[in-house]
Amino acid sequence: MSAAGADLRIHGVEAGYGGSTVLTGVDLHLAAGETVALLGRNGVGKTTLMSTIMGFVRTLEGSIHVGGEDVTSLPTHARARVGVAIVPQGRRVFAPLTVHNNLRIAESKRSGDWTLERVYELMPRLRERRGNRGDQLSGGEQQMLAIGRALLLGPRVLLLDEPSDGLAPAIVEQVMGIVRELAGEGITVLIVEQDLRAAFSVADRISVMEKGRIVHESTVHEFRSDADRARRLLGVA
Ligand SMILES: Nc1ncnc2c1ncn2[C@@H]1O[C@H](COP(=O)(O)OP(=O)(O)OP(=O)(O)O)[C@@H](O)[C@H]1O
Repeated sequence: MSAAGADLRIHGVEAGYGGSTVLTGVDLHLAAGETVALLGRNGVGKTTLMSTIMGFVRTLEGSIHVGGEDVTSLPTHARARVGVAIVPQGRRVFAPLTVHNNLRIAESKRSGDWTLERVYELMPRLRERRGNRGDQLSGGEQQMLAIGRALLLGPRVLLLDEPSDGLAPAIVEQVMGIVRELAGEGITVLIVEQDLRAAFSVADRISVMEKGRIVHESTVHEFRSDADRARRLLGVA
């Protein structure tokens, strides 16, 4: 078993780039082991929130706590030690390295009880492709590799930024199956997803962002029962 998930508590967070504030006061709480899908139109700040949780973007106001520990001012590597890992948008695997070597680099920084063997067990496809270079992988395989790398860091909170992006529906289903397994292990998961069907298939709850803040929170069931609200918030049918 990996270490249990930690709760993630974001309070009044403001952040942005240079002179422009993107997050205007984000309040978001994930209980340990919970999976929350963060939804919202393009450009509302979802990726910026992920980057702020990781410490890539500085928090100007407010606080971020992971498992009760205040990480607001910690650098990224220290947040990773507390147990936050991200599978970034675009996956960012090391293209010239094989699958195995991509994973071994992550393993050398390993802090939890995930092993390379366990990653291969969860995603046998990666074992089959272990000798392939990062740029010789399909989009789905790259996504699995990015997830594998994040797992080797031993996350208690896992951030996934649009994991379905550019993947065929059958592959999206596979990736979501992996996410469900991780949630089943007790890892806390925050997932940004444009593919609503995928989001609904993994999440316990939905949080919707608009203009840099959370404007709606509900269970998946409740969210799906009000199509008008979903259309108003997300611009989808
Ligand atoms: N590195 C950056 N430097 C300056 N501005 C940025 C940067 N990254 C994002 N922005 C701006 O911040 C705002 C929020 O972008 P962000 O990527 O967080 O939105 P998003 O909700 O994730 O959108 P999408 O669904 O399109 O990925 C946008 O106005 C964007 O142009």
